[in-house]
Amino acid sequence: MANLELRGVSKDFGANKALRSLDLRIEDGEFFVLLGQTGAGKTTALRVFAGLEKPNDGQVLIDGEDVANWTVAERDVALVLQQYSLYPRLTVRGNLEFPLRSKIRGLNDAEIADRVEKVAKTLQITALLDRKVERLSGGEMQRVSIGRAIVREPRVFLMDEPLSALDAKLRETLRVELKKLHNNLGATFLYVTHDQVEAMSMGDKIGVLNKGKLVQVGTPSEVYNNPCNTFVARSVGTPPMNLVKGALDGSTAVMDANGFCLPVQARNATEGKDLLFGVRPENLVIESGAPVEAKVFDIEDHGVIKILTIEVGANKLHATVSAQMKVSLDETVRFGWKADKVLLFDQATGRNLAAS
Ligand SMILES: Nc1ncnc2c1ncn2[C@@H]1O[C@H](COP(=O)(O)OP(=O)(O)OP(=O)(O)O)[C@@H](O)[C@H]1O
Repeated sequence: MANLELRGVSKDFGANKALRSLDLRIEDGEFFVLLGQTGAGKTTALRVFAGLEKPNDGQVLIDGEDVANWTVAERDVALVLQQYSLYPRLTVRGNLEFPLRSKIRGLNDAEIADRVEKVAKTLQITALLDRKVERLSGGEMQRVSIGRAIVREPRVFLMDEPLSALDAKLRETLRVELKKLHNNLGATFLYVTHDQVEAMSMGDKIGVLNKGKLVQVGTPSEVYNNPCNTFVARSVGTPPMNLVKGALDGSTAVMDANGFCLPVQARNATEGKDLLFGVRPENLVIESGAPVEAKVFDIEDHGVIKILTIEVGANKLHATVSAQMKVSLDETVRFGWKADKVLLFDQATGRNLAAS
């Protein structure tokens, strides 16, 4: 087990700045998810920790030690990638044994067999041990890839979108399994993904990365409920936070042209500033006595909930409602919002005005 740290790490590929003076700290035993869009620098950050990429600037520390001169092997980290890096002609057992056969490890056959059995049991692949890898399904292969990482008992797991090639159902199953695995092993996990559902459901902490810089670090609920800016507000949550342009008049939000007025609990906001009012879809309230009229533009039925898109003036807003609610397209409805759940962002900078 180990903690990981990047201090002021920059990595350029020619004119392309993949990481820009990135500071990142991952505590011992933490499941840390680095969330970012394509090209944000996630894989580069992972490869820098693994020793596969040399930073142009800054320090990489494992357990407080600068590892600049450590080889990949000395860093004792395991990489799990989106593409399964398995030997197709070998059996599952052969693949799991492979990393343990290295002379440096000095393990005898009985010890190797014992480790392989244990890992197979953890990942529920015992029945597959003697099957050739080329005969496995995608989900089974990814389990074996994870197994090959675990069997080495590394200090750190670095996972690069390991579930993204799998179908939705399998992704969900393996999400739960990976979390359980993390709890059982107590190892440090750095998991990178562009999938905010994965980030929210798996991470002890989420770091939101944008253009090689960390925008916010927090628990899933901190990042969801109090995004530090509109970039994070848009990156986390499905559907994303509603963001509506307007200004404050006392404790009333007055929306731009063709908009509406609703109360807010204003704290640090400056009167007269151009604002964005941010409200999550579950904090819009659709009921007959509500103050503002809107038209139903779209309805998505998700079984337990419905997601409505409602149109008011020039704005389209998302609202999450109960599946039991009777509502039809083009219907006129009335809505309000939970005044204490509205966030205020500076329109010019995108900054959350309540965040310090
Ligand atoms: N070997 C390389 N040579 C040139 N440019 C690279 C190289 N590796 C990464 N880059 C560039 O660095 C930036 C960050 O890439 P990186 O792969 O780290 O992003 P990412 O967040 O992992 O994206 P994705 O989700 O698409 O994998 C991108 O603009 C990418 O094109």
